Amino acid sequence: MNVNREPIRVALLGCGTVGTEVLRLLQDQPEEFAARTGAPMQVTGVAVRRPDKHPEVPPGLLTADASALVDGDVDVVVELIGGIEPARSLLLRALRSGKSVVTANKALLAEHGSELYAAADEAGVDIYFEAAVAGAIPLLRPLRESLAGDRIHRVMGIVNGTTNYILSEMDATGAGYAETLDEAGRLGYAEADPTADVDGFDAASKAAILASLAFHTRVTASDVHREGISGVTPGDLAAARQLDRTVKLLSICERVVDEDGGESVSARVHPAMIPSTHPLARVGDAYNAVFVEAEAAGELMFYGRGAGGAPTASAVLGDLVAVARNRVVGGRGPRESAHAKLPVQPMGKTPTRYHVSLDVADKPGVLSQVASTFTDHEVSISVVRQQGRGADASLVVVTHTAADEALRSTVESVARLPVVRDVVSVMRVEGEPS
Ligand SMILES: NC(=O)c1ccc[n+]([C@@H]2O[C@H](COP(=O)([O-])OP(=O)(O)OC[C@H]3O[C@@H](n4cnc5c(N)ncnc54)[C@H](O)[C@@H]3O)[C@@H](O)[C@H]2O)c1
Ligand SMILES: N[C@@H](CCO)C(=O)O
Ligand code: NA
Repeated sequence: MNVNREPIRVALLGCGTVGTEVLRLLQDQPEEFAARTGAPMQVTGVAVRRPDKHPEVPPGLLTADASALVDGDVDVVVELIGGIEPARSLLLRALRSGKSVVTANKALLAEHGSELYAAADEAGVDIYFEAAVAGAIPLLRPLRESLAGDRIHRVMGIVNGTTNYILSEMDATGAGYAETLDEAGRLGYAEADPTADVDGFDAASKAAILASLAFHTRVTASDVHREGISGVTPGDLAAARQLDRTVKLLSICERVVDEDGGESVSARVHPAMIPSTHPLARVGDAYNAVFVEAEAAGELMFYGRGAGGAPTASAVLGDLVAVARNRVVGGRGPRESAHAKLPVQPMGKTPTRYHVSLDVADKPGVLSQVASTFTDHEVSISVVRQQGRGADASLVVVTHTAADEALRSTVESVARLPVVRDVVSVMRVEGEPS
């Protein structure tokens, strides 16, 4: 390929955990990138909040004025600042002035993806964002391109590295919540505001992006039912272990078909118990893993590093090469595909299963009182197990599938029974036949 053409000029916005690695890898092997792209790649500037804090960046490149950098002579803007503003305004300006965009910003895409797609379309340029979901793992390109001819039924997985790290450490070593969260921040996994991780906002943004791509429907973060891990207790982890299960924070995007054939999308993030034998149960540390179930392809699994500077930079650079190559040879990457316009199903109507662990009085008839409360709510029981006697008496109930709101109100009624001393753990169950 002829690489004697004009360089592709790249503006880098943000040089933190991910940006630093992108810059390092770009500068490591310029000839390789030139050969893969068909033109040399030239970084024209690096915008950061505090230029005096970046001795690793050649000083001539540094600026605190991201707007001026975007407005300058550049072909591609790589956004690694994070958050909604000023990232949104900067990227709209870039796209509207004919610059292609690469971003890792899932929060922005999950809220304003359509606006960004529209701006890219009008200007005839690209927007790529592989790093936004599951870090290094090639997942969005397979959904946008490789599986574009198939019909996807379900996308389910672990897409937040920080919470997976915390849950894995708490389960394996009994480590405390706060100390593992601090360590996840130190390792570069956590968001600038780690409540985005632990309260499920990050995973919900990713679920919105995955559901949009899988079901050709606009799904935003506010459409996603969200529960984080701050409510997961050592009691939940112990209850899971007793049944040979483990607790993971799952993002689940499903195509739901009702009795009349009507279709809707369920997108949700919540902790769930899965069997210890399930492949997702073995995903530890900050690793991510995602299952895709498609009509013709069947089951696919994607696994790898979902967070951290270098893994995320790998995905950013893959996008950068693709975008630069499109500019060299002409042509564009995939655009928004939202033609299906499926409604989003409310969580209350979504079919789920519950595991309920109860601290109960050691009296005759407890089991039948609890069981009949489930029956009264038309919730069918799959497993019931009574353990211990006296002060240690406990009862575990695992239900069959029912509407989430029915399960929730059943647990409320059970909690009010005089024979129930405490509801020790309530957790949804996934990854096993219902
Ligand atoms: N860290 C990860 O593991 C990871 C993985 C996947 C995606 N992401 C996403 O990548 C993006 C960057 O994450 P990070 O962990 O590198 O963040 P970071 O906080 O380490 O870095 C942010 C950078 O942006 C700069 N910045 C902030 N405001 C700015 C402004 N107004 N103008 C110019 N520069 C500004 C900061 O100076 C810093 O260099 C986020 O969208 C994040 O969600 C991160
Ligand atoms: N904070 C995110 C970074 C990757 O998107 C995580 O822990 O998964
Ligand atoms: Na990815």
